[in-house]
Amino acid sequence: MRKVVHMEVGEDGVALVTLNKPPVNSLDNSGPGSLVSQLKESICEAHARPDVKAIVIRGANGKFSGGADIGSLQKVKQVGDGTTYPTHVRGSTFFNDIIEGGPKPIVAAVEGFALGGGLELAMACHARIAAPKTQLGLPELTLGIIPGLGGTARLPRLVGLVKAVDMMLTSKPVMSEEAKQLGLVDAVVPLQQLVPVARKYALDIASGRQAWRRSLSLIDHIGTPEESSKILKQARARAQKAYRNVPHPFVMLDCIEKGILHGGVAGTLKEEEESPMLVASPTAKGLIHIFFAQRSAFKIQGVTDSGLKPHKMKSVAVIGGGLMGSGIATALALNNVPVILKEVNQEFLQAGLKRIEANVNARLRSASEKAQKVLSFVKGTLDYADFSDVDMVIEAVIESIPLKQQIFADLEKYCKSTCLLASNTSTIDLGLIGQKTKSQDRIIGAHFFSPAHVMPLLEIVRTHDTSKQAIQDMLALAKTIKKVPVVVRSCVGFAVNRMFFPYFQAGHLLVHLGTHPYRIDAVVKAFGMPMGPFRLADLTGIQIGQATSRIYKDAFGERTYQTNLNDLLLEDNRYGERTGMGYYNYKKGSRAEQPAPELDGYLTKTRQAASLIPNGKIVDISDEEIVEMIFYGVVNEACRVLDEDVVVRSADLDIASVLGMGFPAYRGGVVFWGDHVGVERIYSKLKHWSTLYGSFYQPSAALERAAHGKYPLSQIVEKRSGASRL
Ligand SMILES: C[C@H](O)CC(=O)SCCNC(=O)CCNC(=O)[C@H](O)C(C)(C)COP(=O)(O)OP(=O)(O)OC[C@H]1O[C@@H](n2cnc3c(N)ncnc32)[C@H](O)[C@@H]1OP(=O)(O)O
Repeated sequence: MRKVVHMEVGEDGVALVTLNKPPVNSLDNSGPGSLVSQLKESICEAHARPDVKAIVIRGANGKFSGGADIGSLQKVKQVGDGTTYPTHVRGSTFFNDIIEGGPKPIVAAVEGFALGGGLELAMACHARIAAPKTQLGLPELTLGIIPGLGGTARLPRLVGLVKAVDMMLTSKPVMSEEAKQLGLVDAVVPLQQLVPVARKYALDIASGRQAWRRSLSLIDHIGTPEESSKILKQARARAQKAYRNVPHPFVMLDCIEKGILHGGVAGTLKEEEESPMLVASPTAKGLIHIFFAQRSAFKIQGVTDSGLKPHKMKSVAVIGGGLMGSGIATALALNNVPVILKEVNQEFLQAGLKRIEANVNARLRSASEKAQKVLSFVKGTLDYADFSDVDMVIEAVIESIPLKQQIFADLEKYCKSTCLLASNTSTIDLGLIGQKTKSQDRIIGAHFFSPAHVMPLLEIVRTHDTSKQAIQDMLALAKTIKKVPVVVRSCVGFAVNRMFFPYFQAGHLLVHLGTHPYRIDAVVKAFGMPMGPFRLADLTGIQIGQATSRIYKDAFGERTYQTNLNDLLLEDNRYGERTGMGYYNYKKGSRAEQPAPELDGYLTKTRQAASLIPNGKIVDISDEEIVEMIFYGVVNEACRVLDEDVVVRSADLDIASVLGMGFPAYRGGVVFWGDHVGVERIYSKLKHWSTLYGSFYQPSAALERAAHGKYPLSQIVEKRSGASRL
C-alpha cells in the first residue's frame, strides 16, 4: 500500500497530518488504502492517542487538495437504479462525526488551493489558516455534480447564504484574502508561518483560548427561514437563466435549502443521497470528459514527451492592430507578457493601441492601477528594427498571400534566429506563407478566435516542417495566456471551421426543405448552442459566410451544400447585425434580433432555385430531426477530420467544438456526443438522407468503418491502419 497520508506527532502534542498524493492530493475514496481511507485511519489514531492534544491537516507540495478524485468519478457507472459510486468511507460519517464531531480540535493549514472536497474537508475542521493567494472554492457544478461532502451545508453557515450560493452557482473560487473577510478562513499568514500558526491555533482551541466552532451548528450567518427562501427563489431564477438542460444546479439548491431549513446534518445527508445518481448522469460524464480533454490537449506525443524545454517568451511582437491583432496583444498584456504592436502608419498604430486600451478597460476597471500596469506592457512601433530581441512574432494582417509572404521574409531578416514566427491565418497554407524564407521549421499557426482576449481556444497549426520546439513553445505560450490549445495539421478550416461548415450548410438544406430559419435557430438553441446558425451568420457577417462557403466548395466540392440565400440577402445589403438587417432585423444600437417579415420572400426564391422539396410539398420535420440533421453532419465531418490526422485525438475535437463552436460542454463535445447517440444510428440516418438529399450527407469512410466495425468514433484514430501523416 502506498502511503499517501503521513502523521507526525510533535512535542507540542499536535499531530501534523499531511496529504501527499501528487499531483493535487485528490481525495480518492475508492477503497482500502485510498487517501480518504488513510486519512480516516490517521485522524482516528490521533483522536485515540493520549499524547495528541490537537490536529493540523495540510497538503504536501504547496497544495492543500484539489478535491475528490475526478478520475475515479469518471468510472462511476449506473447499474439498474443505483450506481457504483466510490464511497469506501462514508463521507457524512467521517466529516460530520469524526472530523467535525470528534473529541480533538482540527485545524486546516491551507495553501495553493482547497477546491471541492478539499474545501469541504477544510470546512469540516474547526478552523482554517490560509497562506496568501490560496484559492478556495466549490467548483463541482463545472463537473456536472454537486458538493457531496457537506459543502452545501457548511459554506452558507460560514459565509452567509447569498455569497455561498454565488460561489457555488458560478463555481468561482475566492482567494484567501477575500476568504478572510468572508469568514471562510480564520487567518491569512505568510507561508513560512502557516503550519506553526495552525499548530498554535489548534492548541488554543484545545485549551479554550480560541472558540471551538463546528461549522454545521453555526447559525450567526443564516437569516430567518423566510429570508432564506427568498434568496433561494432568486437563486433558482438565476440558475434557470444560466443552466439549460441540466439537473444538478437545481439539486444543489435543494440541498442548500434542506441544510438551511432542516439543519446542517440533514443537508449533508441529502447531498449524500443525491450525489451518486448525478455522478453517473450523462451531464457529469460529458463535463468530466471535457475536464480531462482540456488537460490532455497540452500533451502531444513526440513533442511534449521529448524532453524539450519551452523557451521563455520575454517579449512578443504582434503585426497588425486590427480586431484580431489588438485582441491578441490584449491577451498577451493581460497575462503580463510584454508586447510590441506594429502597424504600417501612425494612424493605424494609434487606432490599434486604442483598441487594446478599450479591451483592457472593458475587462478591468478603467484607469485602475491594474489596468495601467497591463497597458504598460504594450508598446507600439512602425519599425521592424524593434523586433531584434523579441522571442515570438504573431502576424495578424489581412488574408493576402503576397503580403504575408513579404512580412515573413522581412521577419527572417530582422528577428533573431530563434524567434518563433507565427501567423494568425485561418485560411492560407502556412507553407505558402513561409515560401520566401528558409525558416519553415519555426513557422507555426496561431489561430485565435475573435475576440482573441476573450475566446479561450487557440488552434496551433503545424506543418510537416514545423519543429517540435516551435510546437512546445506555442503550447507554453497558450498556457501562459490561459488559452486551451488544440494542435492541428495545416488544412482548410483546421478543426473548428471544418466542423462549422456542415452546421451552417445543414441549416440551409433544412430551409430548402421548407423549415423556417427561426425555427431552426430556436431548436438548435434549445439543444444548448448559444445561438442557431442563422443568428450566428448575422453576428459574424453574411458576407464572411458567403466567402468561406466558396472556400469550402473549392476544397471539398461534392460534399458541400450550396445555397443562393446569402447572395439574395447581400444583393439587398442585408449583411447581418453590422448593417441592422440580415436573417433578422436589428434596431439601431441594439443587438437583440427582431423577426424580419421580409425574409419570407427570400425563402420562397431560394426554395424555388433549389427545388429540393419533393413534389413541391414542404417536408414535415420534427424538432428532434432538426437537431439530427444539423449535428449528424457535424459528427460526420469530425470523423473525416480524425481520419485525416488533423488532430491527434478525438478529445481535441470535443474541446474544439465546445470552446470554438459553443457546443454544449455538458454534452461532452461533438465526438463524445456522437458516441452517446450511437455510431449505428448516425450512420443509418446519414445513409438515408444521402439517398434523399445527395452527397452532403454521404457517410464518411471513417464513420462507415466505425459503424461496420462496431467501435466508437472516439477510437477512429487508434483503429485506423497506416502511419500517421503528421
Ligand atoms: C465530493 C466532492 O464535493 C466532489 C469534488 O470534490 S469534485 C472535484 C472538485 N475539484 C475541482 O473541480 C478541481 C479541479 N482541478 C482544477 O481546477 C485544477 O486542476 C487545479 C486548480 C487544482 C490545478 O490547476 P493546475 O495547476 O493548472 O494543474 P492542472 O493541469 O489543471 O492539473 C494538474 C493535474 O492534476 C489533475 N487533477 C486536477 N484536479 C484533480 C482532481 N480533483 N482529481 C484528479 N485529478 C486532478 C489534472 O488532471 C492534471 O493531471 P495531468 O497532469 O495528468 O494532466
